Amino acid sequence: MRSYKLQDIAKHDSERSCWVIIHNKVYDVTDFLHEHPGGASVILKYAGKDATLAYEPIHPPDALDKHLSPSQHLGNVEADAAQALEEERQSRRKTKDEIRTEEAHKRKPPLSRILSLADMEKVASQVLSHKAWAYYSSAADEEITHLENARAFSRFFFRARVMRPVGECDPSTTILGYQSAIPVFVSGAALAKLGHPKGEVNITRGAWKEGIIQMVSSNASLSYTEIMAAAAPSQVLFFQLYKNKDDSVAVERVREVERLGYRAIFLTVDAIVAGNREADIRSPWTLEDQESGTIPVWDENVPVDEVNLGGTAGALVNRDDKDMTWEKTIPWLRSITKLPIVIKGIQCVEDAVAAADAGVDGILLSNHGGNSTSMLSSVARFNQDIAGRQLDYSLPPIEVLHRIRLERPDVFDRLEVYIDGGIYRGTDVVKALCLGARAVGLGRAFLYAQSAYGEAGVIKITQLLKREIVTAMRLVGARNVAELKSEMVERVDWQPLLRPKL
Ligand code: HEM
Ligand SMILES: Cc1cc2nc3c(=O)[nH]c(=O)nc-3n(C[C@H](O)[C@H](O)[C@H](O)COP(=O)(O)O)c2cc1C
Repeated sequence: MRSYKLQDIAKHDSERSCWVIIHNKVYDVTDFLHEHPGGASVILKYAGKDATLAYEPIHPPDALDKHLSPSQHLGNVEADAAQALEEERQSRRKTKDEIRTEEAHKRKPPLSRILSLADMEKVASQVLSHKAWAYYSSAADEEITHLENARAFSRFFFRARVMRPVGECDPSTTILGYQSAIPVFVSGAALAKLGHPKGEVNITRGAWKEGIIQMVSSNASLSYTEIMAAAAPSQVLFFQLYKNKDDSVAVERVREVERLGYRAIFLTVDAIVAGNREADIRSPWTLEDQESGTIPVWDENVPVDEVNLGGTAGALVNRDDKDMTWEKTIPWLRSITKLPIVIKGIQCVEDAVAAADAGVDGILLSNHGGNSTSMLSSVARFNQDIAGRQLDYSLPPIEVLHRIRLERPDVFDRLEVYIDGGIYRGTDVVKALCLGARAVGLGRAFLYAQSAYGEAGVIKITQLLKREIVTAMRLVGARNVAELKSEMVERVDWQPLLRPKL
């Protein structure tokens, strides 16, 4: 394989010929520039230069092998050049945002002081980079659904039963036949490495230690192989599928994860286009302004449409299938895999019924994390960090679950029903189970926990949830999940919405 001098690589610094260095390897990305999901301009910033630091937190290591042809892999940098690059990376001046996050990491509290998922989120908001926080916490438009997902739980009250023997209380369940220590799983969320260098693997290891199941995102920042390699031999991992518009590419992805041993496919159907998440879109500008100390002003010569309104989220879904249907896509998926299929992103009773009619194994009622508001101050909330990530004004999943219970309870006998979005407390989990959910997923909470404390953070929030779930089960009068019944929960309309109160 050829070796290159830095001066030679530096000559390829334009759209006409663009080479970049990643981990001391040299790539010709000229033809790839306009296929790059993140856009050509972000790569062009590194044309002729080392792009490792920009590439590393966002891309799984196998992205280059999967997306560039062998002829685009040119070779290595020369040995002394590799040394020089390493020194350059080490001596690089840190950005203001990097200095801020390093300081915040030094000051974060011991885990023993984290009493709730809200406490964990607060630490994450302090230690995460601006970009990561914007990407993780942002949601669509006015972020109403994001807020309502969590607040909707406050319309549901318990009708607790007393004088029942609850000395022994077992919160375990099965999900698609696999054991889970509590009725909680990790909902697949992209780009865990943005928050912590070990990324998704923190969740894999923590989930194993606490006996819960992780769903791995199609847009994970580690390769599906690396994540599976970090799993214990008998550990169960599910896979969240974004279906590529090209069926053959989608088949390859499904085959890959099946071969690797993932045990179920959660097909996401609510993110065929990216929601409008302004905090995410705005983030690079905020950082540029912060670094440069200047704020750009209007220039009449700049054309009106010269803005990338996709943000990180937009780039991640722009190759996905926008024409999926019950009639075409489900039989197609069934024909290429024997794995159980769950539809992720059901938002109304009619589609829950359609999924049951289509014969899938489960549905995840979800609007992609109209996350509960971040539990920070309400002022912060209305400034940026609440929000449903996709369709604002999509119904909160707990409301959809309640409607299925009232209007089509037969659905619960035909497939497993799960919900995610805005779950912060054991009581939220128990309410969902009373109404018929088999288990609930959490997305941001696991991203935040692993960002702040790595694997230990994942263990911590799972333990907190377990404690809260067991407490709530005992207090409503249930010894196990089978004893949680819809009669134990009442939906009220006299209660002004309480959550979030912080
Ligand atoms: C060949 C060298 C590559 C370089 C230098 C590069 C660099 C970058 C940069 C700098 C960003 C934007 C980060 C930001 O907004 O802060 C980005 C985003 C992205 N890249 Fe690449 N990339 C490369 C290859 C690839 C490949 C092979 C793929 C796989 C298809 C890929 C997929 C993506 C995606 C999905 C995003 C959007 C995520 C985001 O904006 O945060 N990139 N890339
Ligand atoms: C930062 C982030 C990334 C996400 N990435 C994906 C993804 O790649 N695929 C997917 O199906 N859902 C994704 N989701 C949605 C989650 O799977 C889940 O539905 C949502 O986070 C649940 O809401 P919660 O964050 O309030 O728990 C993402 C959510 C967040 C917050």
